Amino acid sequence: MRVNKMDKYKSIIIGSDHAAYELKEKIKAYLIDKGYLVADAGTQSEASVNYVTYGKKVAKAVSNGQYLKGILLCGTGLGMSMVANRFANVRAALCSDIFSAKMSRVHNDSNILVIGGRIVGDVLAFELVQTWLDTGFEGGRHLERIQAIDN
Ligand SMILES: O=C(CO)[C@H](O)[C@H](O)[C@H](O)COP(=O)(O)O
Repeated sequence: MRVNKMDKYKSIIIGSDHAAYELKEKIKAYLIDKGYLVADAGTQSEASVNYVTYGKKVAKAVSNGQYLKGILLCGTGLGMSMVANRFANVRAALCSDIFSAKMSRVHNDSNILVIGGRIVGDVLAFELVQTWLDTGFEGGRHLERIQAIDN
């Protein structure tokens, strides 16, 4: 799962548990179609697994700077959010509406988007992903605030 510098900005790591495996596969295909290099941290089937395993893999890769952005999915998105936000430098945002997805980038510089596969339908999921990827961080007063999270 190593990426060179040039590819880094168009690379993303994605992971899910069994509850959102199908949606993960659809989002992966969507991203590849848009020209992204997608690293799949698993899971690879609908067989029951522990979301913590996959949440940790993605969060670790974002935390250590190997990937700038990640996407995590589970049934509700709650478990994945709890896991990911334990990692330094990770700002994981659980979103099920477009405004939150947008503001999680503008004000929070979120670097992991979390989606609940048992909550959000395919079309909304694609829109959440696209909005999140297309939106930049505003910086300014928000920079000091996000820095205070890790300090
Ligand atoms: O957030 C979660 C865990 O806290 C997720 O929704 C999981 O996908 C969910 O708990 C899995 O449930 P299952 O009954 O084992 O399929």
